[in-house]
Amino acid sequence: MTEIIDGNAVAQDIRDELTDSIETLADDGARPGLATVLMGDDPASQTYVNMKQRDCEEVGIESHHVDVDGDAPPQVLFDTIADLNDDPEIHGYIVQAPVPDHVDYRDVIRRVDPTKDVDGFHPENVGRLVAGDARFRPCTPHGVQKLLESIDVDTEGKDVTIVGRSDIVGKPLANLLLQKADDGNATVTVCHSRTNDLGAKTRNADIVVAAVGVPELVDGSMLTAGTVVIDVGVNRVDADTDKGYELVGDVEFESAKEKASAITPVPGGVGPMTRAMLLYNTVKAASMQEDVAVDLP
Ligand SMILES: Nc1nc2c(c(=O)[nH]1)N[C@@H](CN(C=O)c1ccc(C(=O)N[C@@H](CCC(=O)O)C(=O)O)cc1)CN2
Repeated sequence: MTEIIDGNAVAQDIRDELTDSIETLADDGARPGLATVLMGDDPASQTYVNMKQRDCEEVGIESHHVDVDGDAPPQVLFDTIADLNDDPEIHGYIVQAPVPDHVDYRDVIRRVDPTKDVDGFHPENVGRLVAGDARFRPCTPHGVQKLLESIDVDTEGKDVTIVGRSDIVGKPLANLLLQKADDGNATVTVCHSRTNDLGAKTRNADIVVAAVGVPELVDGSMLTAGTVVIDVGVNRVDADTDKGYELVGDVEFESAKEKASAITPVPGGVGPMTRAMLLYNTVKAASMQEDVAVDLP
């Protein structure tokens, strides 16, 4: 029987556990504050930012939001970042990706105060992660690790194939799983658009993580029976629904489910975990900045 991994339930458990720590901080006059910045009007990004704000409300994190005109020069976004760096009520913030084409996301990220970089994307935080001393684990990779832990999958000695080499998911996840740590110690293969015989790499894996942004790229024929399948993709595909689209993962769910021992659905798999781990990083940022010790899940 294939286990369908319920990301909404695991994320809810994490939010519940964080709520106590948030109250501890608030009792000390240090209620955590998170800001989201959205440049432009990408509909999916607007959805994610709204959901992140709702999550904050649920757990008692003070949420702030800044919209930046999509046609504005990059300097307008950089000024917003400078203001957030200086604002003592903001313990962490994120600039929602993607940004418009005329802005280089790397120029954005290196302006973020690394102690407020709750996405974990700043070069200093990337370096710390690779060195095995992460300040903030990027939210989606950390969420994937928590999902594996939730179904008691030990990554030690496992062959993990990651499909996708993005800075947001593939690269940090590969580094985390490689580390000499309880939630690491895996043998990691990272595949991308120039990989030869992708199916051979995925069939060789105990765990496949698809994070490439191509709808249904990985199907059952590319899996060996018993593989754990984690689908990071959340692709909007045109469909005859009320919204005019449906959400589809990077994995062809029905055929993959026939082979997998456990699999995440889309929606309701990794997406909610990405948001939960953002709350986690925000609580961690507040705890470090305010020098108030709290328990983290
Ligand atoms: N600054 C960042 N930008 C982006 C990140 C990131 O981690 N930091 N990751 C992705 C998108 N992402 C985070 O913002 C994200 C994706 C999906 C979800 C989510 O909850 N998905 C739901 C379905 C939502 C829907 O109805 O559309 C699910 O899968 O169940 C949250 C966050 C790119 N940008």
